[in-house]
Amino acid sequence: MSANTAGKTITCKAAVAWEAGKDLSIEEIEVEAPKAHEVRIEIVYTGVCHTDAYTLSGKDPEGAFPIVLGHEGAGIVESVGEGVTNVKVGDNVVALYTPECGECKFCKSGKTNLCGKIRATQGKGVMPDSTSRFKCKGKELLHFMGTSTFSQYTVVADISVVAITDKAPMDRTCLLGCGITTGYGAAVVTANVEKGSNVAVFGAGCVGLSVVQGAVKNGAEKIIVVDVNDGKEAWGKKFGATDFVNPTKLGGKSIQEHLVEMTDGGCDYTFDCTGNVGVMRAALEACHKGWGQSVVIGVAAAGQEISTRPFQLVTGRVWKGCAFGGIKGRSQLPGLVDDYMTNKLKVDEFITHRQPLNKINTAFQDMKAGDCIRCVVNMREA
Ligand SMILES: NC(=O)c1ccc[n+]([C@@H]2O[C@H](COP(=O)([O-])OP(=O)(O)OC[C@H]3O[C@@H](n4cnc5c(N)ncnc54)[C@H](O)[C@@H]3O)[C@@H](O)[C@H]2O)c1
Ligand SMILES: N[C@@H](CCC(=O)N[C@@H](CSCO)C(=O)NCC(=O)O)C(=O)O
Ligand SMILES: [Zn+2]
Ligand SMILES: [Zn+2]
Repeated sequence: MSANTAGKTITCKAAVAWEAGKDLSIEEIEVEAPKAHEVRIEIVYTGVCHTDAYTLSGKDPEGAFPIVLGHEGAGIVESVGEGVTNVKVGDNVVALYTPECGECKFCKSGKTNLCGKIRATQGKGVMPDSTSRFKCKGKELLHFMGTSTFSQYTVVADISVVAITDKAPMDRTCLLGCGITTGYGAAVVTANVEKGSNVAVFGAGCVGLSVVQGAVKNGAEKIIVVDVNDGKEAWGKKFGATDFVNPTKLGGKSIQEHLVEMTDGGCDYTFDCTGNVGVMRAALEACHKGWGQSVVIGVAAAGQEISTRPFQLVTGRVWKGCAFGGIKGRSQLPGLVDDYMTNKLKVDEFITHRQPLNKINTAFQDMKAGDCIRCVVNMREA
C-alpha cells in the first residue's frame, strides 16, 4: 500500500459521528497525505473506550461534530510527512492522545505527562496547522483527541505516535493506547502505591481492573474493589483484588464509612474509575486521615463538579487526578509492551468482545452491557 499511496489522498472506510447522540455511520472518507511532522497510520485494531461514548453523547464540552472518534488504536505507518524522524513507514505503532514533544514546559518539568505543544488544536479537533485531514461527502470532519482511530487510515502529529515491536499482536496492544495504561499508570506512576498499602478501587471496568493490576505489582496488601455490579467481584479477584464491596448493599451505611472500618482508619490510596462525582467524593472521604490520597481518573460530564468539606483536606487527605495514568507515551509505552510480551503485564484478559468495523455500533452497545471489559474492533473487516 505505502509504495502507491504516499503523498496521495487515501479513500477508506471510517465510522463517522455526524451528530451527538446518534449512531456512528460507516462512510467512505478521504484522508489527505500527512504534512510536515505528521504521520499517516493504517489503524488495524481499535478499542472502544467510555470516553468515546461520552463525547458521542454530547456531554463533552470539547465535543464538536462531525468527527471521527476513537483513541485506543494500534496500526502500521503508511507514510510520513517531511521532518518525521521518530517513526518510519512499516513501523507498528500505537497512537497517543497524550503526546510527548520532550521540549515544552510540561515535558521538561519532569512533573507531568501532559504535553502542551498541540493541546489547543487537539481540543478543537484539528491538526497542529489548524486544518483537518478528513473529508466525507465534501464536508470536513474533525479529528478526535489527536488520534481518530475509528478510521482505517488516520493522520496524527509525529509527537502523538510511538513505534513498538512488530512481535506484539496489534489486537492487544491497541488497549495500551488508553484503558490499561491509564489504570496501571495511575497506580504505579501517579499514586506510586507503596508496598503493604490498603487500596480501594471504585469501578471495575478496564480502567479500574488495570489499577488493581498496578496495585498488585507495587505490593499493596489489601485491594478492595467497589462496584455496583456484583458480577465485578470475580473480575476483581481475577486481577488480584483481595476484597469486594457492593455499595448498594450496605444497609444504609455509607461506602466511605464502611471502607474506613475495613482498613482501620481509611485507605492509603483510592481511585475513582467511574466518572461519577458522588463516587469521587466517597473515594476521597474513604482515605486515611493525615496521608490518604485519592486519584480521580473518571471523566465527568460538562457541568458536573466535585465537592467535599475542606476539613477533609485540612486533615491531610490529598485529592489528585491524572490522564493516561501519568505515563509518557513515547518514553514509557514500549516498556509496557515489553512487559506484556514477557508476561509481566496482563492485556489479553481484558478482551471480552470483538467486532468488525461495520458493527462498531454493536461494540458501543457491548461496552455499555455489564459483562464487557473491552471490545476490540477489527478495522480491516468492514
Ligand atoms: N483519565 C483518563 O485518562 C481516562 C482514561 C480512560 C478512561 N477514563 C474514564 O474512566 C472511567 C472508567 O472507564 P472504564 O472504561 O473502565 O469504564 P467502565 O464503564 O467499563 O467501568 C466503570 C465501572 O464502574 C462501575 N460503577 C458505575 N457506577 C458506580 C458507582 N456508583 N459505584 C461503584 N461502581 C460504579 C460500573 O459498574 C463499571 O463496572 C470513565 O469515566 C472513562 O471515561 C479516563
Ligand atoms: N474534553 C473533556 C476531557 C476529557 C478528558 O479528561 N480526557 C482525558 C483522557 S480520557 C481517555 O479516555 C485527558 O486526556 N485529559 C487531559 C486532556 O484532555 O488534556 C472535557 O473537557 O471534559
Ligand atoms: Zn479512553
Ligand atoms: Zn511537550
